[in-house]
Amino acid sequence: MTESFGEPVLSLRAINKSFGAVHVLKDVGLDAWPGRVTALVGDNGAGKSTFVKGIAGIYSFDSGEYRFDGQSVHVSSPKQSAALGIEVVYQDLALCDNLDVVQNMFLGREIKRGITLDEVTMERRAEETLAGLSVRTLKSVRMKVSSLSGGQRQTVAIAKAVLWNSKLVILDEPTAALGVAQTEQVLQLVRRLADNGLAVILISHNMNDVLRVSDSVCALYLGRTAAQIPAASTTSTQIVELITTGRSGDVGLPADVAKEATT
Ligand SMILES: Nc1ncnc2c1ncn2[C@@H]1O[C@H](COP(=O)(O)OP(=O)(O)OP(=O)(O)O)[C@@H](O)[C@H]1O
Repeated sequence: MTESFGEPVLSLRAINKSFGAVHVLKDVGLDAWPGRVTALVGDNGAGKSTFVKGIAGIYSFDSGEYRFDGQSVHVSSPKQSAALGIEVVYQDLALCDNLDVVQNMFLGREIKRGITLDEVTMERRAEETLAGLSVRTLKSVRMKVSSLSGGQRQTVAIAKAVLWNSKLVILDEPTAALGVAQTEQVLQLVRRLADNGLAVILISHNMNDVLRVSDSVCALYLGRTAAQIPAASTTSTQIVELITTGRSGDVGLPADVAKEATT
């Protein structure tokens, strides 16, 4: 694991998860640091979604060590992960088209004054959050989400995630459905999240994106951690090698992974 980034806010070791007889995660580990983007990469079926759903408490891990903010924790519901400060932005974004940006950002967590909604405060906080992320592409926070572009929707979903004093934001393929210019905007936003002090985990299949914005890369191969390495000391060829074979010529791997990769 990468030592030079200081204390990780999230540290997972020897995580296992099975569905019936299917052993999906096998002694998986990962660290994520405040102010850093950690890319989680792996081929289809490598276990990324299962791992993230376990971090978010949608699934409970069967065994392993889950540490957050230096404490050993047990997370078995999304409510518990949210209480720790973990937010996940899933690919489908879960935004309501018929609601505006403010309504979406506060959906289910509306601010009230007495029995009425405090629209002024919610609007101000939505604007402050977007401004804090240097988002200038939205004309008004009162625009309906149905009228936004794919990149703007992704921006709203990310801003919604950071509105709640989150410490760790997990982004599931945030640029998958975007064109070149919108991908650029979202990647800049991902970097700014980390520059604002958040820990970010970025799931991506795009090696260019990964190397552009990440500080650390954790590669899963057949449900195991092939390696977690600093992005600065790796190349896209090495990452592709880790994803497709579980090994890379220049990266030392746990013996069991190396053995599995050759059999
Ligand atoms: N609920 C489940 N029951 C049984 N097997 C499951 C379940 N969820 C996932 N799996 C299996 O676990 C493995 C890992 O799946 P997972 O979705 O975590 O991979 P992934 O790396 O996110 O893939 P992708 O990039 O395609 O989303 C797959 O073989 C999948 O079939």
